[in-house]
Amino acid sequence: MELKTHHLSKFYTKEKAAVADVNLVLQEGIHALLGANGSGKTTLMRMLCGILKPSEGIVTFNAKNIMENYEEYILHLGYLPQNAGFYMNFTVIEFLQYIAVLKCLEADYAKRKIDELLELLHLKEQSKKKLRQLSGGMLQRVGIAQSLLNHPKLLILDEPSSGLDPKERIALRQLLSRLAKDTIVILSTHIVSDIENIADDILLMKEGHILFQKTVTDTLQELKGHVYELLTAENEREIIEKNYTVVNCKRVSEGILFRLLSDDMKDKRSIVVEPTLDDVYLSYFHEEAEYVETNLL
Ligand SMILES: Nc1ncnc2c1ncn2[C@@H]1O[C@H](COP(=O)(O)OP(=O)(O)OP(=O)(O)O)[C@@H](O)[C@H]1O
Repeated sequence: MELKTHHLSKFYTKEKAAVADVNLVLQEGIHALLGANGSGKTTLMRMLCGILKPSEGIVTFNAKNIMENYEEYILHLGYLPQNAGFYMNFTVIEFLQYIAVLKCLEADYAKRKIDELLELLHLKEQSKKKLRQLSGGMLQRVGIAQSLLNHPKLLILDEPSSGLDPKERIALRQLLSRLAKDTIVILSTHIVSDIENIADDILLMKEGHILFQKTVTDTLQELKGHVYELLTAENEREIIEKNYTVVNCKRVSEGILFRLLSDDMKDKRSIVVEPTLDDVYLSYFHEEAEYVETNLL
């Protein structure tokens, strides 16, 4: 299976492309679309689903233009939108039955699949509750369940871990890893830990452009030798913040322990440390992000 974009662009306004000339080739596996707010992830995903018309370019699935074969394409597609519009008066089970009808699923299959998904997404106890009675994390799991109803070959999830607690995030990662053997999974996030251990490749998106498509190992390799820890006195804080990109900063009894990015580290007190995806993210989005100071005192 192969999903491809060919010079895909979207202009909401004439001045700036929300998605700019994106050329991707995606096969089975987990593809993590990583980018700051507003970088174009949702716009790209909506075009991949065929629900937003590109300004330029096309999307093909197994070499067929998705818009020319849309009825066939959606049979293979599962989609979790970012702000799923739910019918809040439906119970969980009614909602899933309703989506199964919209997806034209055969009744016996739908019944079995709904049971399986309620179990898989830990929603059995909530199955007779109305959607408006559910927490944000439970609703998100209902959204994930509906995206899986038709056993999609292509699964597009916009911020799937949003609202999930740590245990459910882990369960979701395990579920996606299992599915990815024979499914093209594309998920968007700005939470690095959600993808660090499961993504086959990372698509880094900034201001509408895909800056790279690489494995996690290759992505980390790029920053090797550029990430440092540096223990300083409290009064050096300003100069450090001026000279380096600060990933993290921790108050310890001896002073302040900084984690820093630098292409030109001259401070002899620094030690090189192994890069993480958080470092990579910060190296591309340090203008957008604010580091968190942790206080151990
Ligand atoms: N319907 C729209 N009309 C005009 N501009 C839009 C529209 N939807 C998105 N945009 C703009 O397009 C750009 C990309 O937005 P998009 O929602 O695709 O980004 P994103 O990476 O998904 O962001 P987030 O992480 O906040 O969901 C932003 O500048 C946004 O303001």
